[in-house]
Amino acid sequence: MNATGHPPALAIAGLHKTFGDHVAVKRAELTVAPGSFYGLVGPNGAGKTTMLSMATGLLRPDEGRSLVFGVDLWAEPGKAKQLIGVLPDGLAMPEQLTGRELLTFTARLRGIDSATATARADELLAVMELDGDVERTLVIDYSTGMRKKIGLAAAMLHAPRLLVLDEPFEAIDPVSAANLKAILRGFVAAGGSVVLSSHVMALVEQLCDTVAVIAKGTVLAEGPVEGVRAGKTLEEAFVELVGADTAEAKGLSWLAS
Ligand SMILES: Nc1ncnc2c1ncn2[C@@H]1O[C@H](COP(=O)(O)OP(=O)(O)OP(=O)(O)O)[C@@H](O)[C@H]1O
Repeated sequence: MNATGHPPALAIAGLHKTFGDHVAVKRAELTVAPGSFYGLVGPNGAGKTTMLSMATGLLRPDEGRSLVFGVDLWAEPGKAKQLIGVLPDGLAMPEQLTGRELLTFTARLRGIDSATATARADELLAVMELDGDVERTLVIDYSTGMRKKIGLAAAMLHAPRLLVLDEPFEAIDPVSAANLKAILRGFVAAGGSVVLSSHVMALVEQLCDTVAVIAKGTVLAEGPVEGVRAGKTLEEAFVELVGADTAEAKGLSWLAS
């Protein structure tokens, strides 16, 4: 609970996952305040997808809990999943449907009545620029960016209070990205909460109020972006925290010789 008595939008409590003898996420603790725009950053293989998958019910944790507005997701998945919209990494979708059919199908699964589903699908397709001529295109023929956008539309269809988005801006063109940023900002301004993972520090700096840095499955820092940056750019702070050798330091001496 926070000072106003509201539970966090998402509380990750001791989530832990090993693959064989490799610890992918190590007893992670994260708290996403309601109404916050939260960025999860970390190098390749840091454990971001594993963490978000466990937090949203896609991957069973070895240990720990994920609480969505106080509801234990693994104990009460039906109740918790009403509250969240998820854009997973590498989302598998019914390929032989158009975008509209995919949204209608998702709406049926979610128990949304057909008038509401049609109205929301119209709006979402327009906002994601997947309407007009594109409406005849099957998902199998979508580009990577278009797939992200229809996945996001499907995640928003049931009007969730929390969106958990794994790399939502990957492969999205700048115009669509600007559109998407505006949608997500609007969602947060209206009281929604967003958690997104990204490799793009400038994007996280621009959009998010709170950030967590993870590397090798361990949470290295969490807090307001200003605090984690500590007077530096987020990229500088990130490189310092993660302790990465720069490409320059490592050299590739044979390359230019
Ligand atoms: N199904 C799996 N089986 C075995 N190892 C896995 C599996 N999924 C993830 N891993 C390992 O767990 C670690 C964390 O992977 P994860 O995909 O969560 O990282 P990430 O931070 O999302 O990376 P990226 O930014 O590259 O997408 C990696 O070392 C990865 O190889």
